Amino acid sequence: MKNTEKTMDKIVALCKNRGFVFAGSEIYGGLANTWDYGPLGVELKNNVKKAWWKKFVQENPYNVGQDAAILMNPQTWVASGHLSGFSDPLMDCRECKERFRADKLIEDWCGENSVELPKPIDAFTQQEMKDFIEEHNIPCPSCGKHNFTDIRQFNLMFKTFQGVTEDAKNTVYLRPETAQGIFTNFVNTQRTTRRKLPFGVCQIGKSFRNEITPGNFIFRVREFEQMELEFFCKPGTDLEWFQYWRTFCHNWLLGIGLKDENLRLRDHDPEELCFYSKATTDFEFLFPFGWGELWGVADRTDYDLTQHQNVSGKDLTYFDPETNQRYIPYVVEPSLGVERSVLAVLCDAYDEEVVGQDKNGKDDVRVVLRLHPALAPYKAAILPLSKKLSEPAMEIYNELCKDFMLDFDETGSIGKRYRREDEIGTPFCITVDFDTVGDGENPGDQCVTVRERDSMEQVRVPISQLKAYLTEKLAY
Ligand SMILES: Nc1ncnc2c1ncn2[C@@H]1O[C@H](COP(=O)(O)OP(=O)(O)OP(=O)(O)O)[C@@H](O)[C@H]1O
Repeated sequence: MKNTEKTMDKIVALCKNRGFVFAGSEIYGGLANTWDYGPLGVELKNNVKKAWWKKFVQENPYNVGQDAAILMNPQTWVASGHLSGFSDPLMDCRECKERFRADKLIEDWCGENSVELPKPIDAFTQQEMKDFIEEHNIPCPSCGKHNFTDIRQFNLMFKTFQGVTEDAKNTVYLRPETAQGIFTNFVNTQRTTRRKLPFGVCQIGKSFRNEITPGNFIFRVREFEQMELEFFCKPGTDLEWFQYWRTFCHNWLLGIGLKDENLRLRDHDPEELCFYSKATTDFEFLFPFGWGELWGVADRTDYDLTQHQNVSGKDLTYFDPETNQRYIPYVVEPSLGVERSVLAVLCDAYDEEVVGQDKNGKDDVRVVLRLHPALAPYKAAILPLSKKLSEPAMEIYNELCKDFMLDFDETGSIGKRYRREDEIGTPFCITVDFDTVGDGENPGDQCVTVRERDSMEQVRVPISQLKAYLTEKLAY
């Protein structure tokens, strides 16, 4: 019997070996927890972003898109509160010099020792965290000693300089979230689209956080992408819209194939809520290393726009033609990480299936990524049964690649090639054989064998109908 348990090691190995994710700057020994996306990874990542954009922008009657600059006027971060408050509680072990996030240290220790926290960790003050660590005698996870420094706040924003002089006046920050570029453009977007409330603005882009303890593969990284929606609505209607987006986001995750049993919607307790938020739900996914936040959905009230109005001195109110009043809209924000979505999708889709026994009686296990077809890097693989059939197979490839991302593989036995495609989640294998093309006088049946990844069922499809066949099967 082989061990068919789903582990992070197996998923990381598959990602590395098949060209989904490589360690960043590997030839120089890497750079702590940076990752590069290879030929398959970039397709998967783009497909996740496309699926989000399609449902949140293209098909959504309320929302529009935008793409703001990463570097923003530093006043942005004064207004948003990031300069003064975007920090993590940092603590060093005096013995081994390892650095930790106090909140994560407590959470991990409680998880390992089945200790229930009296309240969510985000509701702890700095002093309460220190007391908790002392009362429970929590040891350093690296060296096991009990000699921590005091907790201090560490700002997570990356700093750099704009222009030639490196002084405070020229300090700029790599944005730690994409949202602020939506708030600062609120008036521009509303004016140019002539939208009435409610409406939303979506953005996908890079964000940077100088995380103290990045880790768990691509789960927590310092450079990542976010898919954010800021949904502007009339004050008083915000909680209804919060529920609407909470359900919408849940359905989107189910729609890209995540299993509901691997999802948990965790509503924040009143004491855990940020002071400006009326409601927040963390969508958590059951990764092989445990539950982790995937998506944060929050009712942010009028906090952000009010802050920007105060700091910039510009009028950011909305004129409501129905009531003839001006007011600052309320905001509901669903904020989702691209890398975490990719990781969730990979973990959810990874499967090992015993499909028989080999001649020694050992289990024959096929690894299959049961990706939603819309997310799969390759939609189909064109496989000539023999190298003699490469030319007609290539003709099919050249025609279909205008509409679909395809693989072409002519090496190895057909069984091995099927397995290779299963392992990278290709939903369809299209085999060109001698019956397809015939020989001499015999024109062949001009059909190919289409094998479906999950069921492994095979059907014969005329070449002329392949495009329509795939279009129907891949619809999203
Ligand atoms: N360091 C990171 N690496 C990858 N994705 C991230 C990171 N930080 C945040 N995200 C993604 O952006 C989303 C919204 O960011 P938000 O500020 O709500 O995260 P957060 O609550 O700070 O996350 P965490 O508690 O895990 O640090 C998260 O749900 C996550 O998907």
